[in-house]
Amino acid sequence: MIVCHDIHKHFGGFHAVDGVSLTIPAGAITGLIGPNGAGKSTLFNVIAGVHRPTSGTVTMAGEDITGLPPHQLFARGLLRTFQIAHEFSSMSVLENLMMVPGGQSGETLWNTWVHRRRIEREEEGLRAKAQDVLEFLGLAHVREERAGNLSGGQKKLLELGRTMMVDARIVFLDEVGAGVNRTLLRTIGDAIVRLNKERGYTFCVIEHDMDFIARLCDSVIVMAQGKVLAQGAPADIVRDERVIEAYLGTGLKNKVLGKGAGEAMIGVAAP
Ligand SMILES: Nc1ncnc2c1ncn2[C@@H]1O[C@H](COP(=O)(O)OP(=O)(O)OP(=O)(O)O)[C@@H](O)[C@H]1O
Repeated sequence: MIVCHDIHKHFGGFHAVDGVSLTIPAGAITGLIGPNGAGKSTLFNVIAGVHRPTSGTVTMAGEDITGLPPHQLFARGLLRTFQIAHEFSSMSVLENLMMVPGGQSGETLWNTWVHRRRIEREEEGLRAKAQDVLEFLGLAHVREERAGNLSGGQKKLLELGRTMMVDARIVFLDEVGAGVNRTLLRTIGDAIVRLNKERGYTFCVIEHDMDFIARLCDSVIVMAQGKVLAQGAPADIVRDERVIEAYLGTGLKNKVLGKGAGEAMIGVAAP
């Protein structure tokens, strides 16, 4: 479980995150939505150690992790993926996965001379694990492809695969659906649900596609202007007046919005 208590993140005089307190329950899939500029990615960055908060605390399973750098959070099983996938484009898909765990004996020059067997065994283990991950994600057929040649959706799947290589426990996904076609988005959604149900992953997902959020998430947190506006079940959130207002602005809402049209408007209004 991740608990944020009164998080502020200021850039100069600008309050990108402005007093956010929230809980991301262990073992659940939580959605984080909100209009552009609401502070969602900044909050992710604070939790995942990319930014140190101006004030406030973050705890993970009761332990204070505020301001810990990403590699220390990574070692605790907390990972964040980015809106733009960060693959090593000239390496193969398989190699991209095999290099994730790090700290392998073969990375030390001395070991490459004196511990050849150990290095070979480690590589075999990693290769087998990477093959499993590729099967799980339906990417086995592009195993030898250069990662840079994958489609946007396949790159997002590869990012999920990276989290599986280190048996992550809590994964923060930033806009998994951006630039991904609907078929692959469904595949990504299915993989997230399976990782959650079968392997106990906790997810927090930023996504603008409300269908995707509603299908996946146990609960949804809505941010606007750096604050938490609402939290609840997806079905309630899309009907919440404050949420609709945040997406549309009060004037426009009154003009165009009939009751019950909230779901459609949230989905359409967000890019
Ligand atoms: N490094 C930074 N320096 C200055 N301002 C920043 C920085 N990072 C974010 N901001 C500002 O903070 C605000 C919140 O940005 P953030 O990216 O967190 O929003 P978001 O909810 O993720 O939006 P989107 O859905 O468009 O990605 C924006 O106005 C943004 O311009």
